[in-house]
Amino acid sequence: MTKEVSILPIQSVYSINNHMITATVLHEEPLVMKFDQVLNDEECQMFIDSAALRLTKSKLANKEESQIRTSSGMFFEENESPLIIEIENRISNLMHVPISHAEGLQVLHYEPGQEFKEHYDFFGASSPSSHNNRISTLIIYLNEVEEGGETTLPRLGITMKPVKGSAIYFEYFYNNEELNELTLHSGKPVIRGEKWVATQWMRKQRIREGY
Ligand SMILES: O=C(O)CCC(=O)C(=O)O
Ligand SMILES: [Fe+2]
Repeated sequence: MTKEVSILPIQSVYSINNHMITATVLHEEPLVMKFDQVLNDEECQMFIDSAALRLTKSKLANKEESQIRTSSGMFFEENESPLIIEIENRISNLMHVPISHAEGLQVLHYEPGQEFKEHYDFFGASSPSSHNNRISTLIIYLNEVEEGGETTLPRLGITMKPVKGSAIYFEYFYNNEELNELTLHSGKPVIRGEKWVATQWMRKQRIREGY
């Protein structure tokens, strides 16, 4: 099989505006990477604090829980604050996709027993969103989970334990659909403690105006 081109050039360190992010390749095709120190402690806390207020509301408004995802979540507005802008820029540089292709950052909160069952992040061919489909994902861990809450890619044998400020990255914009389907993944149930993540999904084409 011929080698396909990945979106991300593989490096062991990415330097973004003097912010150094170290990287480990977990799998090459499809490309799966672990990044360390994507966010510092203060940035993680900012995400948790500002998301927490809004999660409470969305929980009340949406009592019906999804079968696949039992955590609660919220999206930040694009360009919502100077700190969100700085972090969105860092993420866009790291993922090598222009910020105009970035969805709003999503924060998820899991309590014990809550999980995100196996799924793909890209949309199926019958979904209206598939004409401008997602191409890559960055999941940033915002806290340490006492037990459980690992992200797994079962078809690649990858299990990632949440470490505050670190992230898992994978991409699924390959011509060979079989490679894309290897990115099936899940967030395992939290057993003890709680779990906070921020997820960035990138699209193939622009979805933001004004850039
Ligand atoms: O929480 C996790 O580990 C997985 C999150 C996830 O799959 C997503 O946000 O798309
Ligand atoms: Fe996902």
